[in-house]
Amino acid sequence: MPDPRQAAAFRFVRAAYADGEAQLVYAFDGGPELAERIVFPAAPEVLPERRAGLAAALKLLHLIAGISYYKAGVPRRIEIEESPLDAATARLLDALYLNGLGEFAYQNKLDLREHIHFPHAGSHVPAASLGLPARSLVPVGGGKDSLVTVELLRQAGEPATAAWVGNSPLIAACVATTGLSGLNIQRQLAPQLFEYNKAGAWNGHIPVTAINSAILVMAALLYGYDSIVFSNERSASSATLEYQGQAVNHQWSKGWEFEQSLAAWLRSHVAADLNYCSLLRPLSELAVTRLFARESRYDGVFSSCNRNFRILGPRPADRWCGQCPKCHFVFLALAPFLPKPRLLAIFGRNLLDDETQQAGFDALMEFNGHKPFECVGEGRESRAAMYALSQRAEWREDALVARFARLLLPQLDAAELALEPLLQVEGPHGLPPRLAGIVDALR
Ligand SMILES: CC(=O)N[C@H]1[C@@H](OP(=O)(O)OP(=O)(O)OC[C@H]2O[C@@H](n3ccc(=O)[nH]c3=O)[C@H](O)[C@@H]2O)O[C@H](CO)[C@@H](O)[C@@H]1O[C@H](C)C(=O)N[C@@H](C)C(=O)N[C@@H](CCC(=O)O)C(=O)O
Ligand SMILES: Nc1ncnc2c1ncn2[C@@H]1O[C@H](COP(=O)(O)OP(=O)(O)OP(=O)(O)O)[C@@H](O)[C@H]1O
Repeated sequence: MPDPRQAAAFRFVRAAYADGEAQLVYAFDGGPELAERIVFPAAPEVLPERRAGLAAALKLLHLIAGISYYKAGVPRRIEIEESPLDAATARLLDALYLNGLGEFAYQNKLDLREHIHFPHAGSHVPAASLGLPARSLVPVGGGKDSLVTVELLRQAGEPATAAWVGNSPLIAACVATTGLSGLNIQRQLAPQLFEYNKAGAWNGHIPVTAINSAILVMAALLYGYDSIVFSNERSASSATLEYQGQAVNHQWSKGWEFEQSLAAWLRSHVAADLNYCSLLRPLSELAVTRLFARESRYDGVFSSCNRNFRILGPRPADRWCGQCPKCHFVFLALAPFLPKPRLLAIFGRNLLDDETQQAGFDALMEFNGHKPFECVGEGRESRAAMYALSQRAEWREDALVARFARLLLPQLDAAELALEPLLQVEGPHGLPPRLAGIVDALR
């Protein structure tokens, strides 16, 4: 098998859609074709007025999903073999590949600035409104955030379908618990990617939310939805660290910059009446956990622990591995808002009374370093949550809370530890008018 790290070019070979299946084909130089498949269940016949929009959505999906394969070799040349890109599309892709692979570049000590340049030559005709039905597709990831969105949409009477990509039984159980109709889209990566990985290709984090977004855009056009409503919070826009003068954000494709640029691109290239937005954008992680605490029906099914969502390799026997930054953060962020017995029942243990977890909680609070490369809140949110617990009788004697009060709190500015300011609903969002009222009511 040729080594992708020796390749001169990464090629976007072709993409096709027929009978509910999209096929996305790539190659390094003249090497084997790498074909990814996405299956949309019981997809209806494409309406004639949506054909052009669907073709643009398929092209976008091909370009975005290519990042999984491109990263294996990161060659300096990118070739688009079907119709050329216009300048706006190339800009969107340059930004996504450079920022979405920021953590990957940092971990592998690579500088991709000279590598990532999507060629462009064409122009495009602005997309028309397609008369898409006023209803929402809600991506569900198995964690707390999308379940908060589901409940807010339900209370507002918004017609919605819960959609998920992949075959996680945990997500399927969450969707079943929502009581909404569900749409499960299957995704099969090209098997050669795993062979490349085994043989030592470059590997690391990719902006998977961008891929899920592009898949859901296809779904919105196929099944007829005018809104794709993600659950990405304000905290997701904060960088993890700086590298080569650039902000590196593990959650870049969950951030506001990407949301805005993709939303604008979709209105101009796919459908003028398609909304791509996030209901939780004006909320911090702590504001989200406070809302999650209001509803207990998901306690026995949800998990934010990403180890559950591996395609290959072991998944935890419990829904919460109890060892990773997501488990640490969600435990800490829920603790101020949940009765302690309910939180301990969800996790099956008390992570804050376990001294072996000390380094994990210190990292969240950014003691001696940056926050972990994971989907966790800002350092100040973790510090404020820990401070709140240190003031409560039921928590303050637990080992890590007591240690915080004894050793770390004296080094902090008490004025920056209040929970209340972090719970404010504020900042920009891209919601259409019928959904904006939902977050306005939370202000
Ligand atoms: C579940 C997980 O965290 N996977 C990351 C992990 O992958 P690992 O090798 O342990 O196992 P698999 O998930 O089975 O993946 C096998 C290989 O497949 C490749 N791959 C997979 C999915 C995909 O969409 N593209 C791919 O290229 C990759 O080479 C895998 O090694 O470690 C990998 C290397 O660091 C990560 O790339 C895997 O991350 C998944 C793509 C993933 O779904 N991660 C999400 C849980 C995640 O990171 N979400 C972020 C969202 C950030 C964003 O901007 O979108 C978050 O929650 O913050
Ligand atoms: N497999 C998936 N299919 C569809 N959408 C997904 C999938 N995984 C994640 N998402 C969506 O991507 C966004 C980011 O995922 P993220 O993991 O932050 O959210 P979550 O799973 O709802 O909550 P948590 O932060 O507790 O894990 C959310 O809107 C989530 O619903």
